[in-house]
Amino acid sequence: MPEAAENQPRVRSQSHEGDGAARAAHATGAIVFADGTVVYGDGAGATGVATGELCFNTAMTGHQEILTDPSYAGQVVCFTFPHIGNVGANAEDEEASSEPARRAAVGMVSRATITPPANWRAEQSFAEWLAARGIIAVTGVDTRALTRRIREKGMPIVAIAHSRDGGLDADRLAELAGAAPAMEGAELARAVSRAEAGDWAVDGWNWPEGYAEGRADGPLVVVLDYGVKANILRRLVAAGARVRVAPGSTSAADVLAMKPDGVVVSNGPGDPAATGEYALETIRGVIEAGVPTLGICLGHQMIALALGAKTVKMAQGHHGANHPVKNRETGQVEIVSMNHGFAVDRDTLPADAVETHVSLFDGSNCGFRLTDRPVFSVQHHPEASPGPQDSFGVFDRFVADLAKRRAAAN
Ligand SMILES: N[C@@H](CCC(=O)O)C(=O)O
Repeated sequence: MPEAAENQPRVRSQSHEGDGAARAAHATGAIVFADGTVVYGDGAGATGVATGELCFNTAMTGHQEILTDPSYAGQVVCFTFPHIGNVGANAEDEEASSEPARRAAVGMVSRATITPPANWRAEQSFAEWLAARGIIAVTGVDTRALTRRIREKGMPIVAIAHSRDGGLDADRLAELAGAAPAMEGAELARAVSRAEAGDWAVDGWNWPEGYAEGRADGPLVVVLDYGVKANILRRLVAAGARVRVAPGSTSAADVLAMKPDGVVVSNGPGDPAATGEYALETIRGVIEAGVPTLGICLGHQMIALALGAKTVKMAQGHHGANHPVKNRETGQVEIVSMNHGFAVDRDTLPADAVETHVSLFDGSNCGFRLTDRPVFSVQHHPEASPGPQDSFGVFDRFVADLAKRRAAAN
């Protein structure tokens, strides 16, 4: 095939090649765009219809962690890795850290039919787990074509549907996709934040024991929860912190009343610019009080906004477990976990901010620190889950600095 033709984005379900109309009538799964594009496949997981922003994720493993990451609320994840399900699902690989945070990804798309588990940690097949979790899946899809379309045209809002009897109404699904809200302007963090503050004591996962309890005497870190991933909390505990998680709506006065040694502004779904003044006021109050503050992903974006900077919507976003990020201060490159569709506009950062990290994929901002206050933040996910653990040091450095400050103050 000539090179030019090969490079054209083609959206078509490979499993239904050649007999379009007949297969369309019997297909049990579909992904439908507002412009009427229909990708038929085989329904799996939960039945029904959901709408959301379609993104692609390049991780080869950790699919349960991805789909339970609350930052994926309102999104449908197309996995570029073809085979899903070998590891199955288990209760430990859960990234929602509270009941509301279980409203994470609404849909999943894969190339191959979901395979039965072949892993000693599996407690359930991935297909059963998807159904129990209410996640609609469509398999047998040409995920490369979908990914190419996202790369060319950005992340679309789609309807994803699974009906065991077929009979999917593509026109109605296209209407639903057209009527669904855009991700830009979407305020999604409130719905996945816990309602009550609470302590978190679970340490990191270690083979072969699994999770342990943390120590009780470290510096106190208050985490502002906009849908915080469990492994952020576990890595803070593993770094030696006592962790208290507070709803994202907590006021600065209430955070300061907890007498934190440090504050973490969490990851979370939706558009940071729409997340709300309530959050920015709290973040500003904490920073102005001089409390050391670390931001992660949405938290990074929210800290930037609180300091007067701007965020922008990215065309295709970063979603994967293999992204190179360069630390501009040390020259070191870390391979990191990524999940974001918005980015901080570096040109709008305040004068006292130094850009510390950049993406080596597209040069976008991946971190900054303030020169006159103990504030630093990163766009990537140093907690991994899934992904390489190159950036665990972010937690170790943060908590060690808090311990040093506490010792100096006493
Ligand atoms: N929702 C934000 C942040 C994601 C996160 O915190 O993981 C984005 O897509 O850019």
